Amino acid sequence: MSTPTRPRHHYTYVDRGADIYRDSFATIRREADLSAVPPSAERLAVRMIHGSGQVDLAADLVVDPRLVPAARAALEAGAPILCDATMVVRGVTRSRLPADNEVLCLLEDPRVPGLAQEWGTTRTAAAVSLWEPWLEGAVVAIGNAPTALFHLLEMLVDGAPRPAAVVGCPVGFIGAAESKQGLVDLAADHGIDVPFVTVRGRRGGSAMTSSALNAIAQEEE
Ligand SMILES: C/C1=C2N=C(/C=C3N=C(/C(C)=C4\N[C@@](C)([C@@H]5N=C1[C@](C)(CCC(=O)O)[C@H]5CC(=O)O)[C@@](C)(CC(=O)O)[C@@H]4CCC(=O)O)[C@@](C)(CC(=O)O)[C@@H]\3CCC(=O)O)C(C)(C)[C@@H]/2CCC(=O)O
Repeated sequence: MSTPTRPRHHYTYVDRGADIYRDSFATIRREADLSAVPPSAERLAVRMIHGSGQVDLAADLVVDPRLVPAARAALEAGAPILCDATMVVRGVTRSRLPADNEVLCLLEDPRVPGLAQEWGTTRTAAAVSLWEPWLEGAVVAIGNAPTALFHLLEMLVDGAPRPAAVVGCPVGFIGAAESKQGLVDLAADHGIDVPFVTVRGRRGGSAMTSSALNAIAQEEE
């Protein structure tokens, strides 16, 4: 195999990871209005903004002040993280996890295509129905599929075990805003009080959701 040669610099840019992170977080602190974010979730908000490149995200964030402490305590106790998409799984920095926690996505489970077909739903929603044995006290992370969040809410309303915390940030145009509103209204509409973070409207995504998990998993500085 040939040894690669470093190209000459034709552009001026920061190319050291630590410097990029430092400058990036300083920019967010300068430009984002975090005044409505609970203090316990400030670092979470900064990381979600970092993962999405959108400083105005803070205005659409809905964060329960208990979310970060509850999710962090669950992870320290060894809880698994249940994800709707493998993209969310891949974004989690394993070395940050306090108890070598399992990070699961059941989309590839062989039962999923059959269930989705039988129920006339998406594969992501069918995969969520397989979470039940892990759900009690788990940290849930939904970053892609609105139907996955709707399905989780329906399971909870039907009496499924309660997770410790929900990062519920599906993205898109069909069902994303509505499923997240369902999460916001879960306690008022159904008396199911689970700490959560979400983003109102269409914005969300796997990267932003992994960023939230990485903020939760990080040791306090
Ligand atoms: C309707 C779907 C949406 N997907 C979006 C955006 C992205 N999805 C990517 C990829 C690679 C995957 N999406 C699936 C989850 C797939 N996406 C859907 C579904 C058809 C239905 C979900 C829903 O509406 O609730 C869903 C398939 C399903 O039956 O559940 C995926 C499983 C499809 C597949 O490849 O098999 C796959 C996830 C694989 C994994 O990570 O495990 C994108 C990367 C596509 C792309 O841009 O090329 C992108 C990623 C966005 C992100 O940040 O996660 C939407 C926009 C979320 C959309 C739902 C809402 C809408 O308005 O349409």
